Amino acid sequence: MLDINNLSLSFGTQKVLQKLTISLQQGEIGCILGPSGCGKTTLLRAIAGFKSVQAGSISVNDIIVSDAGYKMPVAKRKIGVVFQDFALFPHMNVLKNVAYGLSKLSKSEALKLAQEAIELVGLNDAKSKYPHELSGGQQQRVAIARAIAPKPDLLLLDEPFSSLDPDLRERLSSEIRSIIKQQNITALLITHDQTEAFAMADKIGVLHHQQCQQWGTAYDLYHEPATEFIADFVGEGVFIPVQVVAYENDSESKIEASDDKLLWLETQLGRFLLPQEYIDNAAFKVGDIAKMLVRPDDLRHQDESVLKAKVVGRSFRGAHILYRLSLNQGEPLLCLAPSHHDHQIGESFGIHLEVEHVICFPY
Ligand SMILES: Nc1ncnc2c1ncn2[C@@H]1O[C@H](COP(=O)(O)OP(=O)(O)OP(=O)(O)O)[C@@H](O)[C@H]1O
Repeated sequence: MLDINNLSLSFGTQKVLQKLTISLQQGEIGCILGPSGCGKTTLLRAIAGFKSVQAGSISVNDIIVSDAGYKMPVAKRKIGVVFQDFALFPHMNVLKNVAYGLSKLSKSEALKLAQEAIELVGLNDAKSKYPHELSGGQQQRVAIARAIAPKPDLLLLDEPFSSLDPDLRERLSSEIRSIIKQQNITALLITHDQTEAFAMADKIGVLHHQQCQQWGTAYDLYHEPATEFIADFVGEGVFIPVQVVAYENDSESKIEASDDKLLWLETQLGRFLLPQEYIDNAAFKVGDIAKMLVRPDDLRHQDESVLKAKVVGRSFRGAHILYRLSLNQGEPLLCLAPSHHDHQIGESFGIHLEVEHVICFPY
């Protein structure tokens, strides 16, 4: 439905994005995530038609809307945009704000579509109110109703919840996701808030160093990050050094991979025997030292473990406590433990690394 192919965007000699390729099926919600200045807004503006393209193409429903030699006018694109700052007209009530983009239709048709969109976002009782009479969340609902009222082919949302408080942001984002899904709208959202990306998106792309470093599900990004930057940027975790100490072909191994090469990985948390295929993203040879990603949920609290680590920091999160642990003076580790395992700073407890698959990067 949305196909972006080998897209490059720049301002004069400053390259912002290069060879970006992502796509969305009808009804999918995509999210572009990345640090400040990585080119999220520029990408959104190029899709909406406000920015020309230096190479590659953008297609919507198999029709090229932008390439290096062509830019379809914004008004012809059938793309709805929701901006960060709501951009509502202060002198118009909710109904008029929502109907504003429908002026090409007959008055009765415009009214019908505006009413439908207002109902969809749950503002039926507020349609005669003016923006200053609405809360931040309500104003953002108006902005969304206005963008979806013309039934666009594609909806673009530019950090739509960033000015709302965290509680409201979470509620509204999951509600807006339901509306988008229920209407089978294809949408692309940009944010620098990964919780929002995880809650909203079917597919997430992470921009860094002018590239989309990975385009996949939240699960892929968290558990199978393609680059060290994504491993670090998405979710929490630490890198610990590992050394590949031997290859073995051990058919007695509990790991059912007797045809595959096995690797011994030596770490500060013990020695692990793993089939090479479990090391998702790198090829290592004996003697190599690598960085292994350890997520807080990979490290289990285990009383009987002989491996004890000392609590150097803790953050209570309700159901869980996130511990910062020190082990043998090495780099601090993170461990997410159920909060009934309540340890204070300075105490020690047993830990065990659950190794299912391993993400390693070269040093
Ligand atoms: N109109 C412009 N003219 C020149 N350079 C620009 C223009 N707009 C953006 N840039 C530059 O392009 C780069 C990408 O900016 P962009 O606003 O797309 O980043 P972003 O990821 O949306 O950042 P943020 O999260 O801070 O909003 C930045 O280096 C910015 O300075």
